[in-house]
Amino acid sequence: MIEAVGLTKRYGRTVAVDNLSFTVKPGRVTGFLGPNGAGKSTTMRMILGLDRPDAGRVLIDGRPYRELDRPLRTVGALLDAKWVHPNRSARAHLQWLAKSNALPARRVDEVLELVGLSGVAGRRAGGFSLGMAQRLGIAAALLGDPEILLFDEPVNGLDPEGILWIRQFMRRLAAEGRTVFVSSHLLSEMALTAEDLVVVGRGRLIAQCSTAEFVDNASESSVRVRSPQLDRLRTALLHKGFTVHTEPTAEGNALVVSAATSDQVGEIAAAQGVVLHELSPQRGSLEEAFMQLTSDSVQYRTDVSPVAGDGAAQNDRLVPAGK
Ligand SMILES: Nc1ncnc2c1ncn2[C@@H]1O[C@H](COP(=O)(O)OP(=O)(O)OP(=O)(O)O)[C@@H](O)[C@H]1O
Repeated sequence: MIEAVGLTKRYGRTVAVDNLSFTVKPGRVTGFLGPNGAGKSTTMRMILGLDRPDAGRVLIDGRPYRELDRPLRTVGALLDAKWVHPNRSARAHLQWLAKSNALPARRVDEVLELVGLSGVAGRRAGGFSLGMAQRLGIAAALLGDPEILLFDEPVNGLDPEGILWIRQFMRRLAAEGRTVFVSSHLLSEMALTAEDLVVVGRGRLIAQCSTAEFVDNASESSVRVRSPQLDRLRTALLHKGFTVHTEPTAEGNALVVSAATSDQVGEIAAAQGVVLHELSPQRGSLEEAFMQLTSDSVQYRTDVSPVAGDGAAQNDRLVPAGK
């Protein structure tokens, strides 16, 4: 269990983490989501005692990291997969880590096996692909067989096979009862991997809930409906106060009814004797929910503005949000 209470970190005038409180429970994969610069890495560093909070505290099983008797047996972390001596073999890297942390040498071969690197254990880690380097980083995090695992953007830059492997591996670690806390800006990825979410923007907590709740609460549900009597249906829906727009489809026009349930639309159609060919609830995506909730919190956003001297040209530039 990880508990952050009023966690705050400033770098000069930048408030990287701002009065952040959340809880990460065991037996689940919890996603840590936020736009760039939202304070995810800073928070992870504070959990691991690598950065000191200016205010508040973060506890691991009730104690600050610095007070843990055997930290690597309690918490394992993958912060940067490239943190490895390039000329050392994967096995030598893990042996060095095990030795310097008083962990049993036999654990090295166990974790190499767990992450599927036994066959390349003698190869130079510097020659590893990103996917292999991530596996090595995960092996290092697992050396002390910890109950709590932190992964900072573990699928960044991986191919689909590598992403699938990490996703399944995290679920497996959580199914073993471990606490798995994983940061990502890949929302669709988190929708597939994480059961719970801690969502941050500009260092502040935006939401802490299950992934399903987050999508349900943050995104508006709508209903798509097709009918041979579309005009009659549209008139009836507008009369009832619904917002409706027309959407061309391969099968002809459909209506999309905002903030409605399929029950409501179906009953209005029945009352009018309108035949339906389709009545499908549309759930908002995690991406939509995320954009809606964090739109005020992104530190930088892309603004499209004309380039000086060329009125027709458009230029992407980064501007502070809210300007
Ligand atoms: N060592 C540092 N010195 C100064 N400012 C820092 C430092 N580390 C982080 N920051 C600033 O703190 C804020 C939060 O950064 P952080 O890296 O924690 O965010 P993040 O959510 O992990 O972002 P990203 O997804 O881009 O890695 C940013 O404004 C960043 O520029």
